[in-house]
Amino acid sequence: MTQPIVDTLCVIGPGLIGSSVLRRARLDSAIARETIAVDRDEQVCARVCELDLADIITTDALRGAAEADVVMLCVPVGAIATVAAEILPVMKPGAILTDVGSTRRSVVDAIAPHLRPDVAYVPAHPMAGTEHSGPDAGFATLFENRWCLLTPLENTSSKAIATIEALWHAMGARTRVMDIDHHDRICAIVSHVPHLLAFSICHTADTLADELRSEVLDFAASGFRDFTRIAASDPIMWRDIFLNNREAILEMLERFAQDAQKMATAIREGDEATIVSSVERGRAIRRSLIENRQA
Ligand SMILES: NC(=O)c1ccc[n+]([C@@H]2O[C@H](COP(=O)([O-])OP(=O)(O)OC[C@H]3O[C@@H](n4cnc5c(N)ncnc54)[C@H](O)[C@@H]3O)[C@@H](O)[C@H]2O)c1
Ligand SMILES: O=C(O)C(=O)C[C@]1(C(=O)O)C=C[C@@H](O)C=C1
Repeated sequence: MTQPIVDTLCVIGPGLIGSSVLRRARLDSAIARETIAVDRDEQVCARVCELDLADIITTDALRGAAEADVVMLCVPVGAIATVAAEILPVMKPGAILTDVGSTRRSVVDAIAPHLRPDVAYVPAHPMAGTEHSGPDAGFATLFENRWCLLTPLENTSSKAIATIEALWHAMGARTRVMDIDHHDRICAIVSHVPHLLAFSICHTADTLADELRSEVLDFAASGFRDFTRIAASDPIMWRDIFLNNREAILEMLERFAQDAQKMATAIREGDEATIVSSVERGRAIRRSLIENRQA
């Protein structure tokens, strides 16, 4: 029998992302020989137990981390560095620390002072998810054909990077290694600002409904529904993302505001050509997403 990619895999935070990893590992014994799930919330642990998602389930992060060859942090961005600092001292020499955080620079900088020379840190970010959270929301095919972006540090060993890439390939994902700040700028425009807009337009429509004493939201048809699916996402997760990728998000929001202003001007001035060319560009981008199997 061939060796699994990881002997013991510990997932800390078996919510949407962590439970999807564990579900995939349950289906494919080539991923890990043994799995451990750690959550600080006893109810989450009880549910992970009912769903039979891991071999060992505990609220004790130190116990889970001490036994693992790979520890994957799947907690909100704002908790990643705190949990890393807590568990790094007990990790096995030669083990790998990885995570799935949606933002990179502030997390990597906060973890750096706690790193050990004998434990590799391989930050990774699966570009896959849904608007739902918790262990019930996960599913084994979540990462199928999705990108997972790895942002290793300069001194991260190529062996550790290869192990984490193999892990994500086994979960069905494609991987790309990229620079930390580049990652944060890309995710600001493709993920963070779109969420900001979805939250904001819901707010605007709701305020308008109050002001007009009208049923604005009752008539929200498929355009509003499709545009705002992601507004149902978890508030803590998004608070942490917005505060941890502040500069890139503000930069992209400013660029978006300038483009929206150009459209406003075109509408005001009856500039048909600018309006049509903007819609055509949007259509082309949307079509290329479908061709790239990302929509
Ligand atoms: N949801 C997405 O679409 C998505 C996609 C890619 C990456 N991410 C990232 O993945 C991470 C997890 O997101 P999710 O949607 O799976 O969240 P989730 O809310 O579904 O699960 C997070 C889990 O972490 C646990 N937790 C929180 N703090 C903890 C701590 N200190 N110790 C142990 N457990 C703790 C919570 O109890 C919860 O069970 C976040 O960093 C997020 O930015 C999310
Ligand atoms: O599909 C969704 O619901 C998501 O929000 C997933 C999504 C995204 O914006 O694409 C959200 C945050 C991530 O870090 C990665 C993926």
